[in-house]
Amino acid sequence: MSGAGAPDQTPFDASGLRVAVVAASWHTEVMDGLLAGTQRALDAYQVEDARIVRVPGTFELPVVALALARQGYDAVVALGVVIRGGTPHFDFVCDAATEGLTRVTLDTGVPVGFGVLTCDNDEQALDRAGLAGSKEDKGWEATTAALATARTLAELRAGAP
Ligand SMILES: Nc1c(NC[C@H](O)[C@H](O)[C@H](O)CO)[nH]c(=O)[nH]c1=O
Ligand SMILES: CC(=O)[C@@H](O)COP(=O)(O)O
Repeated sequence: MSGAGAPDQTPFDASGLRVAVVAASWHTEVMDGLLAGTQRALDAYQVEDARIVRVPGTFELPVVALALARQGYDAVVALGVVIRGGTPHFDFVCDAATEGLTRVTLDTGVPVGFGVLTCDNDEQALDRAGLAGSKEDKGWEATTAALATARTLAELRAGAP
């Protein structure tokens, strides 16, 4: 299940991949939706032993994603929910997480599934997390993208054309 425009990734046997999930803890109901979508994807791709690590907030995602990538995981999925308030704080948290996770993936060569919701209100967040009857599922999207990229990188390292 994917959002508007997202590619439908066809599940493959990813049981040989070491996968870690780092998940923030703000907005628990929405986070539970993201984690459920992530678990649906892990199940579809036959990943049975994914490690799940929790952090306080989205700002803390990059530092733990970096540690996981350095520990040898083939793919890391980063999940967070940021909902705009009344100050520019939203922008700083979102920018820091985006830049930080980008640095992690480029510096380590480990795919990081970007499952960070950056929403103007609760309704958008619930929808993007696949809740309230939504067809969106950012947890599925982030996880499948990370797994597919990890497979592609493994094929390239093996000399695939
Ligand atoms: N407002 C949200 C935050 N803010 C907290 C930061 O992520 C961080 O934990 C804090 O600044 C301490 O370093 N985090 C979210 O994940 N979502 C929000 O809406
Ligand atoms: C995105 C946030 O950090 C948010 O909770 C901040 O709300 P506010 O800007 O009203 O302090």
